Amino acid sequence: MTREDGTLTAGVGKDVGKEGPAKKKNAILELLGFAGKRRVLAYAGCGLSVLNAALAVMPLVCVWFVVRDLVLVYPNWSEASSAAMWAVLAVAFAVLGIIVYFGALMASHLAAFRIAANMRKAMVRHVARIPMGYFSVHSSGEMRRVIDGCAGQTEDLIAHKLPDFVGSFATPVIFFVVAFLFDWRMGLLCLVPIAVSFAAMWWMMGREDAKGGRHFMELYQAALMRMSAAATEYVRGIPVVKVFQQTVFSFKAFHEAVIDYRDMATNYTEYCRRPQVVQLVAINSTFAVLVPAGIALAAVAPDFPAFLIDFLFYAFFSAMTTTMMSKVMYSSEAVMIAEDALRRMNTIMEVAPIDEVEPAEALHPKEASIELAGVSFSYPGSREPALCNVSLSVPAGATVALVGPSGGGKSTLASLVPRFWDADEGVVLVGGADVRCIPVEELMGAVSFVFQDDRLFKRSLADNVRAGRPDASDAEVLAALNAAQCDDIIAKFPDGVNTVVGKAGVYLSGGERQRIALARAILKDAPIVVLDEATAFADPENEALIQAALATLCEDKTVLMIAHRLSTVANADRIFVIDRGSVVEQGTHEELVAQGGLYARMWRDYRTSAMWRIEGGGSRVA
Ligand SMILES: Nc1ncnc2c1ncn2[C@@H]1O[C@H](COP(=O)(O)OP(=O)(O)OP(=O)(O)O)[C@@H](O)[C@H]1O
Repeated sequence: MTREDGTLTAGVGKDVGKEGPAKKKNAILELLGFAGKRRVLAYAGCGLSVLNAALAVMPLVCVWFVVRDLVLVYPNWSEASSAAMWAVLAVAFAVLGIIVYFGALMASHLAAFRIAANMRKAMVRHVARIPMGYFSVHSSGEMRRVIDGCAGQTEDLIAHKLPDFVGSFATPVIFFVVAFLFDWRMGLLCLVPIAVSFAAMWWMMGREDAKGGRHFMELYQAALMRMSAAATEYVRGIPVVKVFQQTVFSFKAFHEAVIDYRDMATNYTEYCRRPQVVQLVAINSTFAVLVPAGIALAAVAPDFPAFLIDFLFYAFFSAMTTTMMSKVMYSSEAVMIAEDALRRMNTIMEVAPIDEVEPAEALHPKEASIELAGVSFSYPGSREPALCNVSLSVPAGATVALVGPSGGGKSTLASLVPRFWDADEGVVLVGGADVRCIPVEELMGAVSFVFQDDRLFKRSLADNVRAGRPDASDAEVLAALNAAQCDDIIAKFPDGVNTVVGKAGVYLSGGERQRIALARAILKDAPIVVLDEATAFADPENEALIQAALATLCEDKTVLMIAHRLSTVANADRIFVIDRGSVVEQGTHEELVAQGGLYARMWRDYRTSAMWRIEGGGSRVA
């Protein structure tokens, strides 16, 4: 069954792994919701960006005044008294624009960092509350990309693209006003390429139907995500590829994900080709429209010098069009990416978390017994039930073992106790209270779950153990490590308990990792211990140490253990044999052997295999 960090993590109900449909909300407003009090900084950034857009037009206007003054007094340029003033003003506006833009970016960055941090926190907090089943169908590469990728993308959007976006949309408005200042005919001509360019952009990115750019962008991002997840799986599986001498193509999923991504990227590029050509031609053609029109209008102009001065204004003015429209185009693309990032974030945020009981209706375990009454359970999407009308009870302080053929349902049964899943029918009781009515924290505190391959955090050995009880003192951590037979592990590293797991040169074998995980469970000291094949990966040397650690962990506890090695369950107070989702036999070891049923056969087979030895040439004989 799926393993988990630490001794326990909650999960739950049947809507596990189901993802709700993403609701259509304004992406920017939704993002700003994560800024908290810094939201005002995002607005300030946008306001300053609009001011900057207005200031950006001013040097142009001033330069035009300089030119006008010079043309009007030609050739007596010394009479152009106000030209110097306009030139100074042009520089002043340019400098002021830079300062205002800097202020806009400062404000937007502060808001962006807060938004990205709060998004990450919200997702990580939510992930801790969603059911285990979600993790068996969503790879860690995919989860990492969602959590890191979404926050990173939106940080960039709010810090840079949002001020540019607001500013770039303010610029056409300012343009529109300024364009009609001198000659409405030439103003109108300047706006024609802008209108065509906007239409091409809408064609490329605005349409929301299945043939629109938005749809393509979603498919493209999904393909990128699949490729990233498949790459993670591929890298993880490299040892298997090497051992079995398989080629890259044996990793069909990765190969297909790469091809899928290539096709999506090609399709998207193909789709954008025509509108982008139209858009680029339009924004670069203002001058081409303006010059013939200017020649035609000059022929009928009553005052040619005045007309020439106005024409020069529009010539300057049109030069700005290309930059302005490029900004608009890239800004709107950024919004599409942000919308997509939010949609992905919502696929995590909309997964139903564990159902928590209202404090007024909460029940509290009276002691450490476990009972299952008429429990049935099917995994989401599975046709076969994993458990069928199972009833069993584990009295407080007893040690009960679950044995049976692979896939019989042992791990599933054990996972219902700490609510990794909730039963479809029947009830699971801990200390006489329905687990669904016990506050999650209390239930987690009552049960320690030790998996066959517990994962350690990339932290110090002491921190890994302290995860079992964060308020434990150093002495308690050391005592737990000692009780879990970890003294040799601590002694072999110069940094002792401060050795960071996963650092270069720090390697822990499966059995050593298991002993550290047991120290964590010992420190937690929960009254109920669930062991899911806790000695499965241990070599003979480690097995003796692990058994000693387990003995300490299980002392005076209620123990529910799953084991394939029947020698480890022979002393259990009661053994339940689980086959095809049902309890088919139960009793003590002696009773079950005497019954001559499934357990007796398993015991016989186990004894036979235990007597096998390897002979020269590698053949196994009894
Ligand atoms: N996350 C899951 N989603 C769907 N089906 C699952 C999932 N986990 C287990 N199953 C199925 O439920 C059934 C019971 O599996 P379970 O892991 O509980 O058996 P088990 O007795 O613990 O097996 P083993 O001894 O091999 O660990 C199996 O048919 C298995 O394929």
